[in-house]
Amino acid sequence: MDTLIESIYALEILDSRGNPTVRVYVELFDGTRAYASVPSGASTGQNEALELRDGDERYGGKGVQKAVENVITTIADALEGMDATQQKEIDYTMIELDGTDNKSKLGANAILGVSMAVAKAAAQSLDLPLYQYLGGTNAVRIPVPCMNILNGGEHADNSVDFQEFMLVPHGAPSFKEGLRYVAETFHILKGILKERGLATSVGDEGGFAPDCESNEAAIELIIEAIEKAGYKPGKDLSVAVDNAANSFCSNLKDNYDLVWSGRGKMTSDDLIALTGEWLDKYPIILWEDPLAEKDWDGFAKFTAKYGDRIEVVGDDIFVTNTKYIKEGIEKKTANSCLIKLNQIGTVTETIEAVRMCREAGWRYFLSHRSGETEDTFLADFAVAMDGGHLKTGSACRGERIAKYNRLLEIEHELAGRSEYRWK
Ligand SMILES: C=C(OP(=O)(O)O)C(=O)O
Ligand SMILES: [Mg+2]
Repeated sequence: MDTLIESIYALEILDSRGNPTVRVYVELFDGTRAYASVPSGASTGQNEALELRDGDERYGGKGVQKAVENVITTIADALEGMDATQQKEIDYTMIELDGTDNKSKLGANAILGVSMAVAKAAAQSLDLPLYQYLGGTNAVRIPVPCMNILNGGEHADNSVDFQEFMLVPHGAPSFKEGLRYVAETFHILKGILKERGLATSVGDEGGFAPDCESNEAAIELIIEAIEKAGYKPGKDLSVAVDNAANSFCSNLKDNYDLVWSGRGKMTSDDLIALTGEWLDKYPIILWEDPLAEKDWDGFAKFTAKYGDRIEVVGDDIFVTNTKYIKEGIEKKTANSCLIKLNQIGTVTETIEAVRMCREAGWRYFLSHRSGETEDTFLADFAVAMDGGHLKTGSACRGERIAKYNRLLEIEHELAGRSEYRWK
């Protein structure tokens, strides 16, 4: 059969932070060649699938030669000759081959690289765009681009505690227009920062990383930029926040410490109350990881209080893993789950996580990682999953723009058949 895998190969390449990552090449017997590159997070959840790193003197221990070796030897030996269109069978063969709960034997970076490259090769061989191969003929919804505009926490060296502030152009009529709204606002914010003598340098995902007087000052700058760009906050554009609260929570579940801004220690209840103040003042539509991954009770309280007003997204707490998402659904911990392919390590398991959210009436928020490559798999995947919204960084970094540009291309290709809506 034409779609049988002839060979699998891998290389160590660099990601957007200049750290090594895995790229996998898959060749089919019909001559199709495809490759995929694996992203990498900085503010990671404890239960994420393991990214195998060499730990030797190269790249300060961050090399991925072992993961590359695992692709070229163990994984290639097992998968060569299998049918690339049988994604589930291929992914579960790798899961069994690895045999651990967190893919620590072969490395989630090795496994995911193969999983994505196989999907791309199969789509190419069948002459289908990747979004249609993975999502079917009704995959026509282009996600609302939640563009990162201001960075803090572990993604920047500034005085803002919350990791990500995103612009959400839910009032735009199309993806193309939504992207214009957020890119224009990004440039306006740059002008405002310059006027105020604040830094216009950017964080890992390309959002600005100024030293603000407080976290409130950061969101107020963004709202000012929305207005100055000629848009109505809350109507055309709203704001999404990712606290990535793990990054300011020490061992005790209640012990939050907003060190970067100097705001100091807060309990879980304090943070929940602060959110309420923000929701009354600012046009916030989505809040991700408002509390740390250990704070399941706090998360449930937060959701009970604000879940009917905003989308409450769990990232580090669920790590795209159906085991934790199921628990979250049962305990009403959130009403949405962040979806990151490399947190779980295969395309199939990521689709299973999305399906679980969908069946529970939860939303799901497709996401890049802070360490990315120019690979556009995520853009097609977001359309295939019909998720409605995605975050993939700012308007000024190539590895992020690659995804936005691919989405522009998909919308154009669908010529009038595409959909764009927040809900
Ligand atoms: C994208 C994120 O950052 P990272 O990739 O560092 O986990 C996030 O926390 O949502
Ligand atoms: Mg997050």
